[in-house]
Amino acid sequence: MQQRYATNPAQIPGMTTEELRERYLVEDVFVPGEVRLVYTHHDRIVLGGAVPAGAELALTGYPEIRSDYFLEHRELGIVNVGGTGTVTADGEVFTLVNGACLYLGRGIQQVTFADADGDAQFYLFSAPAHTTYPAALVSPGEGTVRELGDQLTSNRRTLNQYIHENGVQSCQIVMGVTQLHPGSMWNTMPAHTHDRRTECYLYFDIPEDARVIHLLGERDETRHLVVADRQAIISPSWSLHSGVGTAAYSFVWAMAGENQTFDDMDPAPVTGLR
Ligand SMILES: O=C[C@H](O)[C@@H](O)CC(=O)C(=O)O
Ligand SMILES: [Zn+2]
Repeated sequence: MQQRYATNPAQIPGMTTEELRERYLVEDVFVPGEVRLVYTHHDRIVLGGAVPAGAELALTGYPEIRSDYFLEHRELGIVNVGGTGTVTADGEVFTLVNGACLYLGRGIQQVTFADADGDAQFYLFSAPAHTTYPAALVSPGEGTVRELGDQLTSNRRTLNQYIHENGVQSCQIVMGVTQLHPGSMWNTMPAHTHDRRTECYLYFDIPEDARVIHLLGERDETRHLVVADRQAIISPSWSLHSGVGTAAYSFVWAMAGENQTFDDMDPAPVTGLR
């Protein structure tokens, strides 16, 4: 598993494009036949992908987390952004269609991934956990739905909360999927920060010839990442996170940290951005 140490906002002004990408962008989330993981020390989140590609893949322990098995001290949120697949957790089989979300709690020893038609892509987001909550599967669209934004400002979107305070219970993870409506390009704008939590986005369903310009940094010192389909970004607690696509797209957002209060955000008004 790749390790990335935590960073400080004071480092941002001196960073080149390459340095920003090395720290905050995960390019190869989905590699056929592999479980690929990145350990960010921002809130000790592990994110990555599992792509069975016709075989069965196991989620193992890793030296970086000093655990005999992956979920010994952690919990895991999974969203399938590919074709139908299965996740088996200590013998219990969960079928995830495209867009479904599965929560697996601390203590599950054996986790394996398989697919039905050879094209499942499981996005994984894990955080340290102090206790066990039951495994729970949510079908696409069956979370808490919020309709946000306006066509006039190009940010009409449907936000689906899956793992959250009023939905599937967890220790730290808050997770869901936001889909932009056709013709809408902006996610969160006005943007926000939440110094209590680190957030990661997995952008997906971006057309091959399109990109998302993702904003990061403190509100008065912003930078951007140019993001392609199925790449992830890490947004430290001090960083705003927002993006505009050259076409519509979707993203899995997931957070961990001090609290799980989705609406605990400090808005960053558009007129104050630099
Ligand atoms: O803290 C919450 C997150 O930034 C996302 O949920 C925002 C989002 O999905 C959206 O505005 O569309
Ligand atoms: Zn946020």
